[in-house]
Amino acid sequence: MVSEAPICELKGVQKFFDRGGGNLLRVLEDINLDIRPNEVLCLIGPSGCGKSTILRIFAGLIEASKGEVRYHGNRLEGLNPGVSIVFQGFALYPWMTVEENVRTVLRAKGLAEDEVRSRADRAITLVGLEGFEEAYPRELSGGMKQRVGMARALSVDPEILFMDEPFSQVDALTAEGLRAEILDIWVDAERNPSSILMVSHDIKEVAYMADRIVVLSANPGRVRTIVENPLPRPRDTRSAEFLRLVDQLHDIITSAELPDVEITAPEPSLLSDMAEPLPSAQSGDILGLLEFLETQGGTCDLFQVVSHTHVPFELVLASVKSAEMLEFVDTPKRSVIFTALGQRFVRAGMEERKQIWKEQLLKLKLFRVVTDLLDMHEGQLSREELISELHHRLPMEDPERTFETLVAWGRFGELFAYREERGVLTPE
Ligand SMILES: Nc1ncnc2c1ncn2[C@@H]1O[C@H](COP(=O)(O)OP(=O)(O)OP(=O)(O)O)[C@@H](O)[C@H]1O
Repeated sequence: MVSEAPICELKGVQKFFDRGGGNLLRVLEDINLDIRPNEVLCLIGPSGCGKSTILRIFAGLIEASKGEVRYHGNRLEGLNPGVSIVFQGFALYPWMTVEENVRTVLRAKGLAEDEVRSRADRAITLVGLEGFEEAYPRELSGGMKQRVGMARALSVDPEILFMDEPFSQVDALTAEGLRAEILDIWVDAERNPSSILMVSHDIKEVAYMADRIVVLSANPGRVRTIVENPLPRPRDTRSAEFLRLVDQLHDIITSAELPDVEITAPEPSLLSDMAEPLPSAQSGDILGLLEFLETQGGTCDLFQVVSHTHVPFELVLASVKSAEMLEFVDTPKRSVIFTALGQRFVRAGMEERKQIWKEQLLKLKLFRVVTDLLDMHEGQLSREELISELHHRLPMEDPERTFETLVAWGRFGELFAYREERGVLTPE
């Protein structure tokens, strides 16, 4: 792509979120990243690695805790004037028609009413919503709602279009069409949007859309690598080159998330308070993975699971990590293989499964800590107490997310139960 000065830059950016009570969550560490003219830049990485936070810092919606954000070489103060955002959840005003939803954004920019009308009409035509000007959001499909979101973002003629998982709430076929249309608009545009920054969970989507793919790792979020996408446009998602790139991206993410090398344990004294992070997979996801593995004779390739089950890659990865933690599978390279225990577990009846699950949970420090705490607190632990404990034990993790996984795994193993209405955890 054209090598000109970047439009936006992050230099040595760090981000902490205040979790209250003096607890800081370190979300981003030393991020150096630029958005160049005429490119599509995509961010991909595990849930919680800070993709949306990077997008929001670039947009000026939130401030970096350390480091610098630049727009055309100048330090960014407040909102980024070159950016317009398409959000995942559409973010439309339900009481306004399509046309009014677009116009209202333009009015907020202080444009004269003639200009508001003509720009709104142009944007509505651009995204193929002609004839739906008077419709209300409730009358539209998910794909059409996202077209309104796109029209709103494009109507202000942004230099960079930001999209935060824009197609995750529309069906696969519609998403495919919208991706191609956005690229058509970007390619056709004489000037704007010059560039696109997109956050995605979907490896095929980034391989299709991006010129450069930023792979992030988590805890805290860091740029693991940036992959240049050499494939010419328009891209054929069934071509051998495309599938090779997808495979390469899968490999990069898998080697980061499921490393084959044994990680040397830190000194016990440093470890004394720490616990192991829990991957964000529900017991049902893990069971689904194990049952699929059983149909494959107890061994399969990680990507076979994704293509056969249509479960998103990230969730498959989290389920595999969880199953490995519970000693149900081994994961040499890209393979997933039953352990003897995993096989026994999947073939067992429900009662025995729960028993095995419980025994495995109690091998994990976090679950031992929680059961000990329950003993010490006479069988009752409030949500706040537990969240604060999780913060202490897993300072790099999102405690709310860990709380949810912990409760769900504990419930399945009948180890403890969470009484939502009272906000307390009790033994089962
Ligand atoms: N305003 C906030 N206050 C406190 N914590 C936050 C805030 N915004 C994000 N976080 C936390 O920062 C971390 C990174 O969040 P972010 O949404 O940027 O990640 P992500 O990679 O986009 O995740 P996902 O793929 O799940 O959307 C998460 O642990 C999240 O809970």
